[in-house]
Amino acid sequence: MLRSKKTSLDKYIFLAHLRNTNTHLFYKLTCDELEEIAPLIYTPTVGEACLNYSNIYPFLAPPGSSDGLYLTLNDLPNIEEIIRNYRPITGQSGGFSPEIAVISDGSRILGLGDLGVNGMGIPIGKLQLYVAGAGIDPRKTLPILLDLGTNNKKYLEDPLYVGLKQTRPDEDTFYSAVDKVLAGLHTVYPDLLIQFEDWSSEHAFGLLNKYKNKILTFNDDIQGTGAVILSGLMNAIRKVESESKVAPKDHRIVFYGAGSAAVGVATQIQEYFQTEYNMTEDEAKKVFWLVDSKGMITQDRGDKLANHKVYYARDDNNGKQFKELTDIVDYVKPTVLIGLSSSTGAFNSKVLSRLAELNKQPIVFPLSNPASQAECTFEQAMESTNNSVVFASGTAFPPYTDPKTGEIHVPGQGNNMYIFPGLGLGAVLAHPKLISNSMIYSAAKALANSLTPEERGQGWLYPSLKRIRAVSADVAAAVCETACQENLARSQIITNLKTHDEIVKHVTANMWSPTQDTAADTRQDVYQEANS
Ligand SMILES: NC(=O)C1=CN([C@@H]2O[C@H](COP(=O)(O)OP(=O)(O)OC[C@H]3O[C@@H](n4cnc5c(N)ncnc54)[C@H](OP(=O)(O)O)[C@@H]3O)[C@@H](O)[C@H]2O)C=CC1
Ligand SMILES: CC(=O)C(=O)O
Ligand SMILES: [Mg+2]
Repeated sequence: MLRSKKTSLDKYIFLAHLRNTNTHLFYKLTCDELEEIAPLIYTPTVGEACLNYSNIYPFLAPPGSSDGLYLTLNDLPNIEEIIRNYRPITGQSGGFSPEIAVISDGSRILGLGDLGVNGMGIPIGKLQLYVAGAGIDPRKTLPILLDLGTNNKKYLEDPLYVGLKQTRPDEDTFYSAVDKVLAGLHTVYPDLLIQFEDWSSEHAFGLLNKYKNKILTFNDDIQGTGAVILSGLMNAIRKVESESKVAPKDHRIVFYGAGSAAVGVATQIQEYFQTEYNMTEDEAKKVFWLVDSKGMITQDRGDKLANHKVYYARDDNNGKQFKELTDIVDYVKPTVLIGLSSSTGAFNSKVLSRLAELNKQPIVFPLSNPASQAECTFEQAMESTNNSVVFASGTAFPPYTDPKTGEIHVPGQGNNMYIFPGLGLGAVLAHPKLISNSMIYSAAKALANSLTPEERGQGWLYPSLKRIRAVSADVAAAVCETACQENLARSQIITNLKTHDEIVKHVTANMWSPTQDTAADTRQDVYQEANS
């Protein structure tokens, strides 16, 4: 049935309907065929679904119900009651006790900008990957869209737009609204892990700094992306060290894009250089050159830099300022080029071929999502570098067949979907007070070390998606072990486990599976109730 649907969006709608009517079958299919289904429930198709969310909304969930919790500014006076009353379609007849919530305000959905309430596809998509990738029980997931309005003119004028038709509020109203929502969530569900997803950068950093040491939370775009890209880069650095003799300390990394994702990734990589290669903070910081829409970020550029850009602003540019990427490449001579700019095609053939002149094996990660926003495709990267590129992208690109030799090259996918499911499962099981930087760092290392000898032999930077549950078990175990070492774990069961193998076994045994959960598909009665 799925394969008979002609367009990706039709497939997305079909899968949403299946999930809401026969959850076990949906997850059996998703777990068995994740490589085919991930691009439908997640990037790139989820981007298209979000752009059209208000139009397809009636076809996703049964009439009279919704597949996530929508909260608006108007709900704040009754927030606890509204949270308490919410029942998911994919819920059960009894109580609802979610373990993980993914919350967005729709202000920066993938690289597509402010989509307002239409961004709900993202929390829903992420939580499906928690289930498929790490075995979180689907009945314990809570997608939330905090509707604070939108500054997207198109949606404000669209009669079918399902969100609040007002522009976004001022900073005080914003932070106070988030405060009230988080307080409401914790009053009703005290142990809930809250993942922030796809918030505009300034707010993403503002909220992370405000809550990271107070509640069980993380920001996936800053920390999840930081961990997953560090992991791929560790393997890329090992590869070019052994094949091209580039010493790790000699890397120079240009970030094209300087938002939440880029700064999150730079922060993680910096920790790696300081921890593993004994570089000082100042030496490690100097590995990076960040570029935003105005050019290379320097202290003397003359504009007021956003807070999150200040730390990496260069002070060694001798007054020189650069706007064009080709000029920046000539000036920095980078060994690594990372794209987190949502700027389609920015890594053009001139940039890529120059990188190949400078490096035997240039490392190029065009990470923007969905594929329509990527800085280059795998094919372009291979052709412009004479196949020498070490590559990973945010959305999966198809394999490249060399026209001369017929050899097939498989690209890496550097997407936070390799990290957040395992990180979340580890946090649910170890039940720490908060998610620490060390937990994120150990998750990245666990992912980098999770490749099999065969995967490494093929030159891959990330493991096969087919093994995602085993990989998530490694990531979750690393998070649990770090939580114990830091005395943050509050689960007696986890703290009593002695060895790594015992922890991996425990983590694996606690993964929900659509075939082992033999209870009848309890969604049917809820579905019928909603229909009536
Ligand atoms: N692969 C993965 O797992 C992940 C991928 N992403 C993707 O990364 C992208 C960025 O996300 P995020 O950092 O949160 O978004 P932001 O909007 O915060 O950041 C985008 C950055 O790109 C810069 N930029 C925009 N246009 C250009 C241009 N023409 N030249 C140079 N820089 C430019 C912006 O500059 P300025 O600051 O001047 O506006 C800004 O610094 C998105 O596409 C997102 O989908 C995000 C998370 C995970
Ligand atoms: C993958 C992801 O989280 C993003 O593109 O925002
Ligand atoms: Mg995101």
